[in-house]
Amino acid sequence: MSSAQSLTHLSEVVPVDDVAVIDGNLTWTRAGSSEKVDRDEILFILAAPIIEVTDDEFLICCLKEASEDEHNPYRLSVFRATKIPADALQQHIVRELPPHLRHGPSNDVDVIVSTKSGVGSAVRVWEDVLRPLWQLIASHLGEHRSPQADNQTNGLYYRLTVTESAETIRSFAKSLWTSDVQASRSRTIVLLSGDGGVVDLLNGSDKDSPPATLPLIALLPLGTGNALFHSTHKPLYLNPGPTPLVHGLRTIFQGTPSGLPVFRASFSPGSRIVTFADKANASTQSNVGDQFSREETSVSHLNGAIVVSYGFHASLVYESDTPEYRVHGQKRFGMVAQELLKDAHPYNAQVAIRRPGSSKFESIPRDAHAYVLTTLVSNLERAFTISPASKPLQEKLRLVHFGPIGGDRTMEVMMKAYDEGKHVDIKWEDGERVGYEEVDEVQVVILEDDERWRKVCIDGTIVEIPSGGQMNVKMLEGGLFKVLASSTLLE
Ligand SMILES: Nc1ncnc2c1ncn2[C@@H]1O[C@H](COP(=O)(O)OP(=O)(O)OP(=O)(O)O)[C@@H](O)[C@H]1O
Repeated sequence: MSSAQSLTHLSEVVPVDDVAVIDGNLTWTRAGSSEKVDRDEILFILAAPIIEVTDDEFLICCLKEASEDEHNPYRLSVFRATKIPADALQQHIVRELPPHLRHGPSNDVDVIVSTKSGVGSAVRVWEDVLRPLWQLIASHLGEHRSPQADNQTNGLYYRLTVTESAETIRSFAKSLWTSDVQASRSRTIVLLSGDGGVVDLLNGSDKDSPPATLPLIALLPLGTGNALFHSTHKPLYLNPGPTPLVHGLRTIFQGTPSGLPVFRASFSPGSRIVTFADKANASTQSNVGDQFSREETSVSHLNGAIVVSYGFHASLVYESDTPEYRVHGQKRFGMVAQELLKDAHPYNAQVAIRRPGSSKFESIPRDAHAYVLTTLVSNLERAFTISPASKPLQEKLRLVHFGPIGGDRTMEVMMKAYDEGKHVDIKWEDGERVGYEEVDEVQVVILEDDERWRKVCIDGTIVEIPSGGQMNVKMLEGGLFKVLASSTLLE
C-alpha cells in the first residue's frame, strides 16, 4: 500500500506503535514516549479493503476542537499504526469510501459551504477538516479521480459550491428539480450549514414532483441552532462525549441514508413572507430605519423539517430579527423575550387538530393562545428539548400548546424545556396546563387585527397571515430529500 503521507494535504501522518484503549483514551507510543487522545476525538480509522490487504496499515483520524484558539480551532491529526485492538475499535473502522460519497457515472456529489451560517466557520471546517479527510480517504482506499472530473470538481471527488448570497442554495435546489437528465441520477449534497441551508433546499423549487431518486443531504452542523442535526443525533449525545462536529463527520463517512420527514405549511391567499434586507440589495416596499427595508413576498405554502409556530415563539423569532433589535447581536433574543413576556399577549386564534388516523378536526377549547408549536423534531437547540417524545427522523408531527398563562409561567415552561423537555408535563392548580399531542394536521385561524400578532414562523421564515386567514400544517407525503443518519440509530 502506498504511503498515506504523500497522498494527503495533511501536514503530517504520524507513525505510532502499541495502540491501546485505556480508560476512554486511545494511547500509543511514539519515539519511546507514550501519548493519548480522548476516544471521543476519533473520527474514524481507515483500514485497507479486505481483498487488498498486503500489509496491515491503519490510519487513525482524530479531530480536536479548540474554539478559544481563533487561528487554529480545528486540529485534525492522522496517526499510522500497523496494529490496533480491532475489537475495541471496530465501530470506527472504515474500509471504503461509502457509495454516497463516490462521484461517478451514476452518482453526483456536491459540497455546499454556507459562508454566512452560524459564526461563519463553514469555510474553515471545509478547508481544514473535511477536504483533507476526504482526500486522504479517497486516496488511501484506492479511489481514483472521477471519470467526469472537470473544472468544477478540481479533479477531486465532488463539485464545490461556496455560497455568495442568500440565493445560492435556493438556485442550486431549483436546478435539482429542472434537469430531466439529473433527475434519474442519484445525488449527494454535503451541506456545511445550519438549518437555513436545509430550509433553502426544501423550498428551492415550487414544483411538487421531486426527482425520481430523492437527493441525499449529508449535514455538518455549522449554524446557530442546528435543530435538525441535534435532533437526528440526540440519542448519541453523551456528556461530555464527542462534539456535534465529530458526530457529523462520523455520520458523513459511516452513515446510512434515511427518509427526511417533511411537512408542508399552507396559507390563505394574501399571506406574505416578511424579511428585512439591506437596502442595497432590496426591492424596497416600505422603509424601516436607514439601513434596512422590509420586503414582502406572496406565499401559498412552505416546506419544512423542523417547526411551525404561532404565538410567543413566532413573535420572538420575528421581533428579534427586526432592524431595531439586530444591532444588539445575540443579546437581542433575551431582550425581545423579556418585552414579549411583559405583555404576555393573548393571541386570538382558533386552533384545531386532526389526531392520527382521524379525518375530523377537533378544536382546542380556548379563544386565546400563548404558544402553538407544531414540530417534527425533539430539539430546537442542543439543550432545548421542545418535544421529548419525538425520535430522530420519525414521521410524526407533535403539537405543544398553552393559553395566555402570563409571563412568569411562560418563562417557567421555557426553562423546563431546557431540562430535557419536562415542560410537556406541567399542570397548574388553576387547571391550566401545557398540551402535548401527536397530530396528523394542525389548523390555525388567526383572528388578530394588529399585524404584529399575525406572524407565524416556519423553520425560521416569518409569514404574515391576513386577519381571519389560516394556516394548515401536515406531512408532505413521499418527502423531498433523504438525509444521512448515524447507522447506529437505524439498526
Ligand atoms: N454569502 C451569503 N450571503 C447571504 N446569505 C447567505 C450567504 N451564505 C449563506 N447564506 C444564507 O444564510 C442562511 C444561513 O442560515 P443557517 O441556518 O445555515 O445558519 P444559522 O441561521 O446561523 O443557523 P440555524 O438556522 O441552525 O440557527 C442560509 O439561508 C443561507 O442560504
